[in-house]
Amino acid sequence: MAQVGRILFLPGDGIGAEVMTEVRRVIGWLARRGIEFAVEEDLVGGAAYDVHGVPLTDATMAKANEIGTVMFGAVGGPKYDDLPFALKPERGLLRLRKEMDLFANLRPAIVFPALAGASSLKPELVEGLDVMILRELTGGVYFGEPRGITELADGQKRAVDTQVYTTSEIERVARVGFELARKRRNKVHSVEKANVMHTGVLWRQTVQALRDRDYPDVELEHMYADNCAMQLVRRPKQFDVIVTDNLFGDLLSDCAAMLTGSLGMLPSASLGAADANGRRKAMYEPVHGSAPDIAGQGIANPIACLMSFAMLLRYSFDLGAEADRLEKAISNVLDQGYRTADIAQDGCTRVSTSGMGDAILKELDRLAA
Ligand SMILES: NC(=O)C1=CN([C@@H]2O[C@H](COP(=O)(O)OP(=O)(O)OC[C@H]3O[C@@H](n4cnc5c(N)ncnc54)[C@H](O)[C@@H]3O)[C@@H](O)[C@H]2O)C=CC1
Ligand SMILES: CC(C)CC(=O)C(=O)O
Ligand SMILES: [Mg+2]
Repeated sequence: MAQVGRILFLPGDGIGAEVMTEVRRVIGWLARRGIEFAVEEDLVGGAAYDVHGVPLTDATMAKANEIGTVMFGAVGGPKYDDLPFALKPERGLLRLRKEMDLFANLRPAIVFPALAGASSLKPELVEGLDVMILRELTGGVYFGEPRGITELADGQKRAVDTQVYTTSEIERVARVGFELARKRRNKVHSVEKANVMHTGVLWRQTVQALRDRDYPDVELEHMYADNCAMQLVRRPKQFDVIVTDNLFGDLLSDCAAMLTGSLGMLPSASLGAADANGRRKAMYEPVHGSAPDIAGQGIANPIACLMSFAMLLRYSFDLGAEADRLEKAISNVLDQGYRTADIAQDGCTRVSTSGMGDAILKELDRLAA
């Protein structure tokens, strides 16, 4: 049997671990058909803190860099909320993104035909929606220095986070955006707040200059982030590719998730720069978090995680046909009426996390027959 490559599995906490179990089952299904991955598993987030006292050990970080392809669940939970910042589960995730230099975070928001009625917007506003949110992932206010909370002489506290961007950081993610747009509908919205933020001014100037120099064929529109949030719920189909910074991309992609019916539907790929052989480090993860409110109940929607795995097949291993088949299987089971609780509709067949996995595996069998 040909081994296609290696994947580091980091399931994490809460529903992260639950939805990753369904990815394991699809990997088993592929192996039975001759497409075998070598999967290594490790701890991240609260699960790593409980064992090692840190949310990501240096050894796990080194393994992620060495293997180069990570499948990630989710991290966090109330148990860890009062930890110092450096030990919070979320820091493990931020460290992976930063040290693997995964600057381009692709968050596609696609409405499956069967789910147009599950969106919180009117079906006609979201039917056929296909928006790519491209979030800068290794810069901006989640990483900028100085940061921290200090005591002032008068007894108050003062908190600082710093938004920093350089021309090259903006340019490299914008380039990914223009390249994506050329393969889609050829339109980029660049989103910032140049009206009130210096980073926004530099963002706008840099994206415009890159477009004029290297992508004159791509339509470019600049939009303020607050307006973009409003436009996403007013007329989402006006967008093709949205390129934006780390913070705005975090917010706007959760907003876009609801257009698709649920946060449990939104996948993501975080990509680094290609090396001389065209290989890039990458991490794939659902956009949602560890969902403590439903963790342990077996009811989480595994589709965001499975679609992230489809992105892994496509972007890291050039297995486009396998990715297409998995996405088709997901679309078909939604057409057949299978629904986890978050996307439940009248007359649907309510299923658990593993029940959705069962239906998708059965559909994969049918498509492969
Ligand atoms: N990438 C990551 O690991 C992320 C981690 N977090 C962490 O997760 C924890 C919880 O954060 P929240 O703000 O509650 O965000 P969340 O994304 O975990 O949950 C928000 C809401 O969406 C629902 N939801 C999310 N994914 C779902 C799924 N697959 N199926 C069904 N329902 C789903 C949850 O039940 C909850 O009501 C926090 O510790 C936070 O820091 C938050 C976002 C991303
Ligand atoms: C570090 C994460 C918890 C931030 C987040 O919400 C995300 O990446 O979507
Ligand atoms: Mg988020």
